[in-house]
Amino acid sequence: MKLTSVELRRVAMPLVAPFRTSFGTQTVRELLLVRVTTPDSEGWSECATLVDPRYSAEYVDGAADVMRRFFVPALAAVPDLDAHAVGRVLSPFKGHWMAKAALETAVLDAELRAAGQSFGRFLGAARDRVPCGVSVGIMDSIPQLLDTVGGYLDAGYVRIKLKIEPGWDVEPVRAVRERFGDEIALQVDANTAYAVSDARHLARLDPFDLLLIEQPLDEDDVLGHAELARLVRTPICLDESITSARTAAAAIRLGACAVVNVKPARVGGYLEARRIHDVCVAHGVPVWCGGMLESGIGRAANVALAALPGFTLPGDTSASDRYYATDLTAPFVLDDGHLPVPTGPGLGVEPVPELLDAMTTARESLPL
Ligand SMILES: CSCC[C@@H](NC(=O)CCC(=O)O)C(=O)O
Ligand SMILES: [Mg+2]
Repeated sequence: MKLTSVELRRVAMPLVAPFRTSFGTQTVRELLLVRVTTPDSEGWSECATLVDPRYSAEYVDGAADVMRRFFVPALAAVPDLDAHAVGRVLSPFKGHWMAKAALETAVLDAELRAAGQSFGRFLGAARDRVPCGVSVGIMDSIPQLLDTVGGYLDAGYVRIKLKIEPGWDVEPVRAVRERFGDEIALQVDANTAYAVSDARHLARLDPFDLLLIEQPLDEDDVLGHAELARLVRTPICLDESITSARTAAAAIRLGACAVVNVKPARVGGYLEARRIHDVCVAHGVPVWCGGMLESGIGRAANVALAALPGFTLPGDTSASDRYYATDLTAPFVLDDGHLPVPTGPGLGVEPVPELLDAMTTARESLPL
């Protein structure tokens, strides 16, 4: 396929409630959407960068800039482009995994829409619906946390993930266990907020039978995670540290993680995400699908990925209304704790034009 146009759209989606993590609080999700056209198709994707480089080194303006100046000119020069070629064409450029993921996904969407094949079928989905977990932010009080968790359990979510940081960790976990019992699937995510010297403190989470502790240490502290894994009983899961199938294999071999959060945006796209899935399955390491507060565009692709056989733990694939009163696409609605895997060609969803226009704050057609 030859790219005939590439459009970037900045979209502002207000969150239904502030979402606080160890690195900050979000009240609006500023998204960067990518729309590509080819002679016989169009493709959509969502760049998962945050507005500032706090989750990772990437941020929205930087992703738009690197696409505009380097990535799109390189891809536009390829006469017969396909999704498998995108990573190769962009490989001379270092990093910028979320920007690369957005372009690869838009090209893949165009390719699959033209072929009449769904993301799920292309990726190798083994299920037609996926069990859904939910990520719960740091709250102002324990009562507020318990009300929020109770609401999500009533909604049917099958797994609760609590954001933690020093000063908000053991007590919230204890309170959730005391209120909702030992049966609920419960895990925590620190977003790199701790150090190996906190091992004794983190071991205080062991009695609560958590599924995992996600990314307790700095993203580059793989050996620190391996040391921590020897000091705490709760399984360590990595998120920010896993940027490729190669780093996933190395982390597993070094004993740095027993579970992996597969986040396609963090690793350059769904093709590498599937490679990470395959590496983890080969090592007997369970994976689950992470999230970046995606709109229905990114959510559709994540739900398709979460249907692969190695995704044996519920992911952060929540319903649209977990974050947004109005989604850009038809809303993803939780049904008995599950979301259906889209079956239409490509992503199987597309933005509702009037909703997209209402939330668009800027749009830009890139010269090819
Ligand atoms: C703004 S926090 C985004 C990264 C975070 N994502 C979540 O907690 C899940 C977000 C979601 O439900 O999409 C993570 O570190 O796993
Ligand atoms: Mg995480």
